[in-house]
Amino acid sequence: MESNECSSISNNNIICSNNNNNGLFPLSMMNTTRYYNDGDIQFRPLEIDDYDKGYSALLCQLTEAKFTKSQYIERYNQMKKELDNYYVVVVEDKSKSKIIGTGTLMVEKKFIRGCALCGHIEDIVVDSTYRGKNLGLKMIEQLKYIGTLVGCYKLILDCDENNVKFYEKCGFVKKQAMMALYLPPQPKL
Ligand SMILES: CC(=O)SCCNC(=O)CCNC(=O)[C@H](O)C(C)(C)COP(=O)(O)OP(=O)(O)OC[C@H]1O[C@@H](n2cnc3c(N)ncnc32)[C@H](O)[C@@H]1OP(=O)(O)O
Repeated sequence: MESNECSSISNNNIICSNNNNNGLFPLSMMNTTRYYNDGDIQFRPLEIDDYDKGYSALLCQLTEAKFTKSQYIERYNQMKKELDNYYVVVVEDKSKSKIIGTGTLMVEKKFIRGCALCGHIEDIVVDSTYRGKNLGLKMIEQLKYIGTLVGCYKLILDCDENNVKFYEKCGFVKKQAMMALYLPPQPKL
């Protein structure tokens, strides 16, 4: 399939291949992985220039997420060394050069179940002015698609009670309980 040639998948969503190798995505998967693309609204891997397109501000709509451009570049380059572990997808409104959505698939390598891969869905957020347009749903579909390509046997996530219905609409079911322990900050090694 040529770059940007579209093909339909379930629910009539349109996805396009993306062979831009500047993004946070393994080169080996670049030419075969397809992304939702609807006019100016484009899904793609996170790129190093996305800090300037409002990536930090978008994450601040999810939680405390203020970081400088140099912190962003340092973390981006760390992730780039572990391309099999991190699949950070963003949605850009090309008409505004603005990042309006993001979501991450983190792939955990396990010993159990025949050294299986477990996918963790993390840091899903859609800009408040773009909510209710199925972009969150499409982001989860995109991550499910990548998780399937990578070979994850399941996808799991933690969320607030008020987002349970959203994830149920995305096909997830409630299981067990979420627990957390926050550790005291330590000086950097
Ligand atoms: C693992 C994690 O990262 S959990 C963190 C989740 N992120 C946040 O809480 C950040 C703030 N919230 C957001 O960014 C967004 O509201 C999201 C990501 C939760 C949803 O994104 P949206 O683009 O608005 O959702 P989308 O339009 O795709 O909704 C799909 C369906 O779910 C429904 N839905 C969306 N959010 C909710 C909700 N909180 N409660 C109930 N239903 C919901 C929609 O009504 C829609 O239903 P429909 O198909 O019957 O019309």
